[in-house]
Amino acid sequence: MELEISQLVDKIVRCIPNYPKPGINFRDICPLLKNIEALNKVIEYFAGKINFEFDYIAGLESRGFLFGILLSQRLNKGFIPIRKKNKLPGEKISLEYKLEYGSDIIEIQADAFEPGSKILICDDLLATGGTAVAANELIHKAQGNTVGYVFVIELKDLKGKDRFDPKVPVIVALSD
Ligand SMILES: O=P(O)(O)OC[C@H]1O[C@H](OP(=O)(O)OP(=O)(O)O)[C@H](O)[C@@H]1O
Ligand SMILES: Nc1ncnc2[nH]cnc12
Repeated sequence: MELEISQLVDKIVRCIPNYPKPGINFRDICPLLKNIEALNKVIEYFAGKINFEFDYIAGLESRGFLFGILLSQRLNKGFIPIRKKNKLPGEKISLEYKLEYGSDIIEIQADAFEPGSKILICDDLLATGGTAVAANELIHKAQGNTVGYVFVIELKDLKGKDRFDPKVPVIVALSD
């Protein structure tokens, strides 16, 4: 199953060289979104791999919303968006994090979950891990606990996973 799903994702996700900048080999998930059979298989794969309790799925803007919402419906759990700055209404908790050049801010609504909630972070792709590490910190700042990560693709050479707590499970469909 693992090999099957990784081969499937590898076959369908398209690589666009030098996008959005020279030297970046962009993984385009649009063909996967269009292929409903493959998309269902990816969501089923994740559902089968999640063998721990959690309360909510937090999706990372924007591509993390696509897979996160499907998984939340499949597992009958609520979905919480983690958004880039100034996109959420009401009281928010924010976190500034470093990028390759400069910094960015992500936010969550202050009442998004009850203190102590167990959160599963979902995104389409793990590269350097900067976004997912920041999301984990934001969840902690909001008094939640990250209990797992789900990614469609991991770019393993960038070693993003090494930045996570090794006790927290990481589920990936394709490690490339
Ligand atoms: O592991 P990292 O090095 O942090 O990179 C991974 C992040 O980069 C991409 O998002 P992007 O910021 O391009 O936003 P988008 O989903 O809105 O396109 C991707 O969807 C992840 O969120
Ligand atoms: N190589 C890549 N392809 C698609 N999304 C990305 N986000 C960060 N790196 C990426």
